[in-house]
This record gives sequence, C-alpha cells and structure tokens, in this order.
Amino acid sequence: MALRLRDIRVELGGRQILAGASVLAAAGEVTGLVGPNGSGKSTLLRTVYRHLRPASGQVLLDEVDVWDLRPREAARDIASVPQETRAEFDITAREMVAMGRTPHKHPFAAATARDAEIVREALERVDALPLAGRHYATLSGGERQRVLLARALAQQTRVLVLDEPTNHLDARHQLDLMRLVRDLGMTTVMAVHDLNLAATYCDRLHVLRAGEVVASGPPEDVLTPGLLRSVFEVDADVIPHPRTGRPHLILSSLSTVEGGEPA
Ligand SMILES: Nc1ncnc2c1ncn2[C@@H]1O[C@H](COP(=O)(O)OP(=O)(O)OP(=O)(O)O)[C@@H](O)[C@H]1O
Repeated sequence: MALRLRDIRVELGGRQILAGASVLAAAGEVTGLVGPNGSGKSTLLRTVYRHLRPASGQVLLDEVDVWDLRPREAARDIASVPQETRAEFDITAREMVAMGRTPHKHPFAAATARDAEIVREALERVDALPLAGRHYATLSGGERQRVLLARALAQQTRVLVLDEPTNHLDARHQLDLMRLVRDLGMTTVMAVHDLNLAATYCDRLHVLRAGEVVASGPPEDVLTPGLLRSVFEVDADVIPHPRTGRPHLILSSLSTVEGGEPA
C-alpha cells in the first residue's frame, strides 16, 4: 500500500506552513522526512494521521484520499506515533497498547484472548514487556515512546507514521527501533533528525525546507555536502560506513576553519 502526499498546503496562524509539499512513500519502504527545525515535517505527518486537514492537496492511500475515509477505516490503515507523549489518562502501558485494537473491534466489545496476545507480542517487540503493568504516566520519555510504538504495532495497519520516534531513546533502543521498523516491511513515513540514522535505515529521503520539499531520493543521492550546507547550514564529510557501506556523515559547524578546530 503506497502513500502519496500530493501538493499539500497548510496555513496556520495566518502563515503558510506547507507550500505544496509532495511526497511518495512506496509500499513496504521506509521513507524519511528530514529538514531543519520548523521546516514542516510534523505538520506534514499530521495531515496523514488526520490531525490536521490540509487547505488543499491530497493524502492518497493507493489512490483513496484518507480524508474521505471514516475515522475507523483510516485507523485500520494508518497507525501513528506522534511526538507528543503527554499522559492524560491513568492507564497502564498494557492498556495503552490495547487501545491499538480499537479500530478492529465493535464498540464496547470485550478484548479477546487474541487481542491480549497481539498486545503482548507488540510490547515484546519493543522490549517493553516488563513495563506492561506500570502506569503509563510514570514511564520515562523513552519508555513511553516504545509503548506508543507497541500501540501502533498492535493496530496492525499497513502504514506507519512516526514523528521523530528516536528522540527520547538511548543509543541501543534507537538502533533497535530503526532496525525493527525497517524489518517490519510496512509502508513507513517518519520524521527523523538524526541524519546518520536516516542514512542507514531509510530507503528514501525527502528534505523539507520552509514548507517545501527541496530534494528527494535515496540517502546517498540526497545527503550531499552541498545540500547539507545549503539546507542544514553545516559542513559535512560523507564517508561510507565501515560496516554497512551506507553514507555516514561527519558534521562540523560552518564556522570551522579548514584543518583547524571548530570555532
Ligand atoms: N498551530 C500553529 N499555529 C501557528 N504556527 C504553527 C502551528 N503549529 C506549527 N506551527 C509552525 O509551523 C512550522 C512548522 O512546524 P513543524 O512542527 O511542522 O516543523 P518540524 O519540521 O516538525 O520542526 P521540528 O524539527 O522543530 O520538530 C513552525 O514554524 C511552527 O512554529
């Protein structure tokens, strides 16, 4: 199931935030959105998981606009892990993950043994089974992030939307999450700040700057020193990663004097 964002425009607070952004997330691939702070990555993702209706443009799942679906239908196709992990309810991690089953059940229907098994498996996949009985509100930022990913997995959709899924995670869990997402084989679109994680785990990248997509393609084609300088305002040495062969970036501030120490 491919996800195609076509010419998405969004205005917020009287300001144009997205100026006609188009992105293709191919079926079964991991598509990364990268770009500086405020470039519109989260806003674009919010139009996909139906938190924000675009002023114009389409969010197409195999040519069906997600904004034409009923909420339940959309939730059977698209699962999301938003950036905001505020705990509003006094529920356990297991109950939070079980919410992922809602679109598959009749309203007020009790959870089945199969639901419980799906929830358990989802918690296990993100290394959060020991947290199952804990109150969600008492979890650390990284623990919450993993539980929210488990909720998305329990939803059993074909499309996964992740907004900076690694930002609270320690080094091991960052790598575990990216590998898990890659190995799921789902159509995935994610905002990601860490360009080395993006380069290693994403099949394709779209670079946003000031609400526009300014480059798209495989990481090795997109993450060039010239683009990193013009969009991210950093100097970059791009070398093949000694283990994976994927591009690996060594970043320096633009003020670095050649051959000298960073200023
Ligand atoms: N409700 C709102 N009203 C006005 N402006 C908004 C609103 N929500 C977001 N913005 C603005 O839209 C722009 C894009 O925000 P967005 O969160 O999409 O960027 P981002 O690329 O995800 O940034 P970051 O990397 O910092 O997470 C920012 O300038 C932000 O201040």
